[in-house]
Amino acid sequence: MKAIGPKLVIATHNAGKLREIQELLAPYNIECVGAAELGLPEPEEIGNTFVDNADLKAREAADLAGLPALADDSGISVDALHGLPGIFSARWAEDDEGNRDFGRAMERVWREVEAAGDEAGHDAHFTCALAIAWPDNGQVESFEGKVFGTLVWPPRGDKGFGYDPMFVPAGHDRTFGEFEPDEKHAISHRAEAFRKLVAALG
Ligand SMILES: O=c1nc[nH]c2c1ncn2[C@H]1C[C@H](O)[C@@H](COP(=O)(O)OP(=O)(O)OP(=O)(O)O)O1
Ligand SMILES: [Mg+2]
Repeated sequence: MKAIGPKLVIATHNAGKLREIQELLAPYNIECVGAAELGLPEPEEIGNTFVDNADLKAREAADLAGLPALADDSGISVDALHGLPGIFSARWAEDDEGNRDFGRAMERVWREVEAAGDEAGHDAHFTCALAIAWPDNGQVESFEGKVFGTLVWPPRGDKGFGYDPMFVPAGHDRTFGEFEPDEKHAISHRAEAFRKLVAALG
């Protein structure tokens, strides 16, 4: 992927995402630097879609760093909750001081799913928008991936991050929290978006 080398900003402040994106990029020999490592600010996510938010995070990082930047906006959408928390997935984990607790966020999701009643079901999907922006010409390209499955309670596994412990992908019986990294990359929303990016830029 010459178009994005030799040095790429991974424009996320989420350690779980940073690890997964580095794992996905590992075969490509691209030097990566995280947004936190560069001291970049966390932009306000004012977009109404995953793609809009990924674009604005990539754009801002590329402009500030003067390097190509890859951003990720993602979340879990629950059918019984009409697609929530969706783009608000990180915000559902925050308290008034902005500290995140995904145990509490998962409890809220489960409580609201139960309140929606049995007919509403437990179907959910993750979406990931990856956006890459270049510093000089304003160019930005985005790619989206999804993975469908069901929610379970109680949460299981500590191998992933975020909502992984309550999500069982379709056709499996373990949660993403119980998946090894390579197993998650075989089917995840993030890996699908990444494959589209590679196909477009590779
Ligand atoms: O594979 C995943 N497995 C579990 N949970 C996930 C996943 N992918 C996104 N999620 C959830 C948690 C995350 O906090 C939120 C994204 O929110 P989102 O604003 O895109 O990311 P963030 O604020 O954590 O980091 P940043 O904006 O700096 O990239 O959705
Ligand atoms: Mg965010």
